[in-house]
Amino acid sequence: MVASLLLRLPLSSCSHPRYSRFSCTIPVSGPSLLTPGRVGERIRALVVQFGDMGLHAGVDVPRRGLFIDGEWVDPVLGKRIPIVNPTTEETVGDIPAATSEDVDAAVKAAKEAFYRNKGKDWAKAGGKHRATFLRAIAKRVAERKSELAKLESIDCGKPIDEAEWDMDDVSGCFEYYADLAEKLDERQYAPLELPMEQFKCNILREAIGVVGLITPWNYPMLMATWKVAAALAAGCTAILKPSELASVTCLELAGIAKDVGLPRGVLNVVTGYGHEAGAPLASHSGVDKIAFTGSTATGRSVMSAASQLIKPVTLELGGKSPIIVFDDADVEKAVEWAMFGAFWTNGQICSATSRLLLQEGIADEFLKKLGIWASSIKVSDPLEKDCRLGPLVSEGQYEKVQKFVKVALDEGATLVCGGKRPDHLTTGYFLAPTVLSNVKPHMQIWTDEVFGPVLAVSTFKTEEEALALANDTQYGLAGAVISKDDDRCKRVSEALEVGIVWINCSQPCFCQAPWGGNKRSGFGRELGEWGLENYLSVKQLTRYISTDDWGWYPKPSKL
Ligand SMILES: NC(=O)C1=CN([C@@H]2O[C@H](COP(=O)(O)OP(=O)(O)OC[C@H]3O[C@@H](n4cnc5c(N)ncnc54)[C@H](O)[C@@H]3O)[C@@H](O)[C@H]2O)C=CC1
Ligand SMILES: N=C(N)NCCCC(=O)O
Ligand code: NA
Repeated sequence: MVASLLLRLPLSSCSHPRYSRFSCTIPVSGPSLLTPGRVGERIRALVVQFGDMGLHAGVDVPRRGLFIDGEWVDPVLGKRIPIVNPTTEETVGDIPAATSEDVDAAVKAAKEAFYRNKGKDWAKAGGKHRATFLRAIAKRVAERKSELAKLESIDCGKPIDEAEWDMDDVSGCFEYYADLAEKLDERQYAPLELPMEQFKCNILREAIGVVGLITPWNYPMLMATWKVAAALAAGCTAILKPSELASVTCLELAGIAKDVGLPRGVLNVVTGYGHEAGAPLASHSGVDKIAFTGSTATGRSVMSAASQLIKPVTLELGGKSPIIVFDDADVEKAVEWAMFGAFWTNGQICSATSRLLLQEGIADEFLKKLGIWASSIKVSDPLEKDCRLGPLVSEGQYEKVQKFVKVALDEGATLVCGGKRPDHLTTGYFLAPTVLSNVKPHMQIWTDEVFGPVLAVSTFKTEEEALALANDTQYGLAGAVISKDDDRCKRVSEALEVGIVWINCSQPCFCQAPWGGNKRSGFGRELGEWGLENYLSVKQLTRYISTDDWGWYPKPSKL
């Protein structure tokens, strides 16, 4: 009979510093196996097996409440939503689930903050004053960069290098809107040329009011920042509703707002489900504007809720962006940009250039190189060094993306690489970088947004044909063109029916440049000065400066 016992060992015997802080319970079969060598061997095996757990065990996900009126509060109904780590499939904590009761409280707090002290505390305090808070937030994010990036990776599966880059973008964006807030002061009372000299006109830019900001899970903290930084710079007060699938860093942003002493009620963060917390925010009579990033379907219902109150909205929705590669391109460079456009953010980015259009002359060579290179991408625990592709955000998204691949193959597409879970990863919502060729314009994989690491490839003969294919879509967010011919790049850029064009690259995004799309990708632009205008209401002040009477009505003789 083989006896078995459990041995609890500190992993300090393991040479890797990352694991030495943890202990583990090791099942050992039979006392005869308990030689020091065997135990060491078993520990090393377990370290390999539970490598992920080791990486993840070092970071605690804080337990937070809703952030309303400057305080952490429990949701009125006391409900919480589990936080699932998509790499380990384990629940690593929970977030509060707000309902309309909490949304009411947050809107009330934001409204009071907007009008407190006749607006002098915030909305009318001047951009220079507000900029000090934005800069303080930027500084605090930079100080906490490494921890915030880890939390982001754990929550949404983003490779750690990307998450760290996001945190740089977050602090950069707060800094940028601090600058614009200061410049806003100089733009106030800007004179306007009028055709009648008896009148003088000046333009005032005022905060639009209380804004509802509804954001997705693919860039949890950065998408919140694009909205929060611009809204606060403008003098609005805000209620942020992040995605229920990844809210951890948005709650940390609330903590940072508290740390830097942002006046209470200026930023409120209510986490929760879309139908329970997002919908009441979109339809709330106390909210003056909604800014939304997410799916086209949800954007439609947000817009229809807002339309009941003639509430302005900006919508940043889905996409199915083309990347057109002409046969004069440097193939290797183009292959890398095509991969970056499709696999960065694990393919879960609204601007993904997920439709690759190859000119026939280079198609074979390109696809061969792409297949080899894409198969060599490091797919791993996103916290592992040099990871370049992590898991999809959730089990639901994983199933959805796998179904897209299956339908594509059923419809006749050819699998160049990927299409399945990588062999070395047994848990987590992982899909290997997937390239599908021979895709025809009627196929679902060509028309629908996948939001996963899946690239659909088609070919073309002429520039005209490429443009027709590229623009034949309900979406209009982004597009990329790769060619050594500058004239051609210019023609294609002008012809693409999109809001963002990349020339000889794909995806770079700077907070100075406008971001947003046409058609069913939404309307309005975030980032840059356009992002600030979203949150401003323009007021004209027209003054009669002549000393003459107006003289339109003849004066009655007896006056
Ligand atoms: N364009 C983009 O950046 C994004 C596009 N997507 C697309 O959407 C698909 C589904 O992802 P989801 O996370 O479900 O996106 P979603 O559009 O449903 O969620 C975005 C945000 O809207 C909220 N929301 C949901 N229903 C709402 C409602 N009725 N009223 C107000 N707010 C509501 C959600 O809680 C979340 O905060 C993805 O597979 C992808 O195709 C998802 C995230 C980002
Ligand atoms: N950080 C960069 N480069 N892009 C963010 C785009 C996020 C999105 O709208 O899906
Ligand atoms: Na999550």
